[in-house]
Amino acid sequence: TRCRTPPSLSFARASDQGEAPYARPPSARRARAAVAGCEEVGPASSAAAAALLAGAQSRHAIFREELVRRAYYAAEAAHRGQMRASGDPYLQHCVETAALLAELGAGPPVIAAGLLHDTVDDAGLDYGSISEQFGAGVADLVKGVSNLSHLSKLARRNDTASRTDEADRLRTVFLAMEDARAVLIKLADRLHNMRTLDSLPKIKQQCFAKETLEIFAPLANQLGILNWKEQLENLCFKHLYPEQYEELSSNLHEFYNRDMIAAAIRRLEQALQVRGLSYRSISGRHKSIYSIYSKMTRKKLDMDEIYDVHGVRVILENKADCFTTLEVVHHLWPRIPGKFKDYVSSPKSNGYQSLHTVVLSEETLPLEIQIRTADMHLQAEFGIAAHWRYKEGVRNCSSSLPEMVEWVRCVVTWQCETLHIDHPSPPGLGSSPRATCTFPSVTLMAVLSPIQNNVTTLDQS
Ligand SMILES: Nc1nc2c(ncn2[C@@H]2O[C@H](COP(=O)(O)OP(=O)(O)OP(=O)(O)O)[C@@H](O)[C@H]2O)c(=O)[nH]1
Ligand SMILES: Nc1ncnc2c1ncn2[C@@H]1O[C@H](COP(=O)(O)OP(=O)(O)OP(=O)(O)O)[C@@H](O)[C@H]1O
Repeated sequence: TRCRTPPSLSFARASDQGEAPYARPPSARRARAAVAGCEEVGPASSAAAAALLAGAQSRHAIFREELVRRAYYAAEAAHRGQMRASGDPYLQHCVETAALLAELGAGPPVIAAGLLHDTVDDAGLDYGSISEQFGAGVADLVKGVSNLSHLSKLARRNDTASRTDEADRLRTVFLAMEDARAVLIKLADRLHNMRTLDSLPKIKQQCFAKETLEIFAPLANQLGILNWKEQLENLCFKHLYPEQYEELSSNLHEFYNRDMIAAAIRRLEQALQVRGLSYRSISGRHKSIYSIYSKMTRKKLDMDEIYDVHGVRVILENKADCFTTLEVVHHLWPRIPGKFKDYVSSPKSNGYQSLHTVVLSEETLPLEIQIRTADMHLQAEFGIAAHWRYKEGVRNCSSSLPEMVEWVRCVVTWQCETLHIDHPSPPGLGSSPRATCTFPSVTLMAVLSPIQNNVTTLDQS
């Protein structure tokens, strides 16, 4: 399954140099040498290059793959002599970008493209030579990342359109890319650049943080990579509002309890077993510092008025089980008055359904518990009530359900490809191998199996 291709994405060369500055561009001769003799490393840098690769290999076995090693040495030759603003070798950025992709479980072509992602824009390699050496698949990915960099650079220069419209437009174009794995590489590149933003001048820090908050964090959210979305947002928050960040971080100590979620989940699991209730899943999360800050600002609340710093979600088979689970929850912990919401009997206007309650945990901290069926969860993640729409207050909600389903399929397909797992076909549309997905996206993990059971129903509606 391929996503739609936008009409105007064929730039010959692109550059996003502001994001990842380097000291000295390499000569064309060195660039050609990079692909011609990938493993030939000059004596001065060979030890350092081998050490950097060995470090990556000890963190992620995929760096031992032949394609990845070759890509590493090609990137090493192409970026030799280039330094980051921090004084680190440029190659380190390429390795860290690839390592982020490895953490997601990406395969060798994506890791190789991650290593080579800046060689076209910043080191003079061309599509043809990368394709010759690493195959068209890797070259297409590198070109895709380059196109995305070019697009965001154009958007940065465009002062005429409103920033919000521009960000919306850009995200749409990004998501319409032929291969969404290029978007993934661009996100990894941005995440590492955001992690190392301290070395840039203040004005640039703010500029990139703003752009990241407007474009890249929502993009990670839309792709269901919650962990990256939160990291990006927290880093942006730190750079854009340093005082508020410091103040909130120090206040949070009082409200944060790292072990609380796991303990609550264990307790709830036991109680549900005793009651003989089977559930699909129980998950939990600590609200991120940026999400807390946004909620406080949006709703004009103090820190102690945020009741969902710690949250647990139970997904069950049917409505009746949801109400029984609510009883179990209220038996286990004292409820906080006025915090129960029954969006099951009275769904929100966008169709969102769930039972919400806030209880007082053993640690005497508020704990929000959401209870819903798998159908309700699918709607809450991918339907009109989708969490990313809810969070971003998406203005244009005209997307029809079949379009959403197509989009979900597309995302699931490329994520599964990335992970080398079978694509979970919906019932009635071919065989349906059950995928065991280790992708760290909460969304994808929770949604993969409901998709198998629900896509046909959604298609028909
Ligand atoms: N996906 C999705 N989630 C929602 C939606 N509305 C609420 N939620 C979830 O439910 C949580 C609580 O929402 P509400 O019970 O409406 O409470 P609230 O008005 O946000 O205020 P608090 O009780 O202070 O959290 C949110 O933090 C979301 O996680 C929705 O439309 N879509
Ligand atoms: N009680 C909960 N249990 C488990 N996961 C939750 C819970 N509440 C929200 N989540 C999930 O946590 C992720 C981060 O959500 P986040 O804290 O930013 O916003 P939110 O709590 O859903 O909304 P808001 O900030 O408006 O209250 C989302 O994937 C969301 O679905």
